[in-house]
Amino acid sequence: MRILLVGKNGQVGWELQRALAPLGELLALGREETGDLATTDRLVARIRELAPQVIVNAAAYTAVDKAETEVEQAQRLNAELPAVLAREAAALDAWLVHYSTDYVFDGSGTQPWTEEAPTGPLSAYGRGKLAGEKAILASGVRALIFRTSWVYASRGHNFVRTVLRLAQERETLDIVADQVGAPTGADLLADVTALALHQVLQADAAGAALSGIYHLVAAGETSWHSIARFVLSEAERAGMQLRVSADKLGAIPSEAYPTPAPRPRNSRLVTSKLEQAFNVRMPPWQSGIQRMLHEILAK
Ligand SMILES: NC(=O)C1=CN([C@@H]2O[C@H](COP(=O)(O)OP(=O)(O)OC[C@H]3O[C@@H](n4cnc5c(N)ncnc54)[C@H](OP(=O)(O)O)[C@@H]3O)[C@@H](O)[C@H]2O)C=CC1
Ligand SMILES: Cc1cn([C@H]2C[C@H](O)[C@@H](COP(=O)(O)OP(=O)(O)O[C@H]3O[C@@H](C)C(=O)[C@@H](O)[C@H]3O)O2)c(=O)[nH]c1=O
Ligand SMILES: [Mg+2]
Repeated sequence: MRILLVGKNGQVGWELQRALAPLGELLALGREETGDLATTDRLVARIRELAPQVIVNAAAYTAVDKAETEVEQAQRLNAELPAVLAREAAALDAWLVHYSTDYVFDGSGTQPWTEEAPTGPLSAYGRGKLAGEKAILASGVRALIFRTSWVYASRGHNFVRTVLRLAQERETLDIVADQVGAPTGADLLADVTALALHQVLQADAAGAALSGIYHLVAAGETSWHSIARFVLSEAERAGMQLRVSADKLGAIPSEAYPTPAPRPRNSRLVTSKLEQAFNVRMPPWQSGIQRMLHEILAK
């Protein structure tokens, strides 16, 4: 089994290097090897040369606000790259594993979104990611598309690390409390990806029936404000010196924190399709955050 991982140095890519290694011969590529993936010639040549049975795409344009002005670059990474990977994987009769986002939804209502629920992205990032999903589905390739949300890891750019830094630097800190969803660890994402991939590969031809979109997020729901409060109280308990303590953290509505890209209010995702298809259970979001904090605070 030969697996080609693209985007090996991102939050998810890094964890995939660990989680996919036992499944076969893992070839992991980062920007050093592929160059800027706005142009895919080099990557395509590598894919054709290596002829993997699985391509895993962890590369994406994830700067949500910047995507509003760098629309072209974001579109290339989030829509065109997946289309090219789908075409190449289909030609090799390989599986494609890809990640998408809660930001494909408009965030209306309070009901959790199923995989079939109507999409309606509010941002250029969300529109690009949705176009990526659609290109993969239209190609006919066998694919696992995992829609996840609010990804964090002990390395890389993420909300948890930003909050810890701001609470050390600032006198006050206000965080939006009316956007609801679930923070999901890159480690959990990578581990569930490996479990699911193992099952579709073991199933041989029958595995094709498992091809499709799956929501993959930690269990429970919370707001960005509640996550931040949880993070700060855990950090304080561990003896970290903060200028903004957990009980001083401000809770604000989205209107009080204007950003170039609007974020969905309702990012709740139903995970039962994934849990039933692959016989897994999503752990509560708190456990992953606690574990990540232990890792960070030990340093
Ligand atoms: N982060 C999140 O909160 C969420 C992420 N997702 C999705 O999960 C997937 C993984 O995200 P995550 O690991 O957090 O993302 P990161 O931003 O941590 O990593 C993205 C990776 O893509 C690479 N990359 C970006 N632009 C280029 C480029 N022009 N050329 C070459 N490589 C490039 C980066 O390389 P380099 O390090 O060299 O820049 C990096 O390794 C993505 O599909 C994302 O849309 C879904 C929901 C939430
Ligand atoms: C830093 C900060 C953020 N916020 C708000 C803004 C936003 O609504 C929320 C989270 O901010 P961020 O900019 O970290 O989040 P954002 O970059 O929008 O995170 C998203 O990234 C992409 C890649 C995804 O796919 C999504 O699932 C989601 O994880 O917190 C505050 O209210 N106060 C603050 O001081
Ligand atoms: Mg961000």
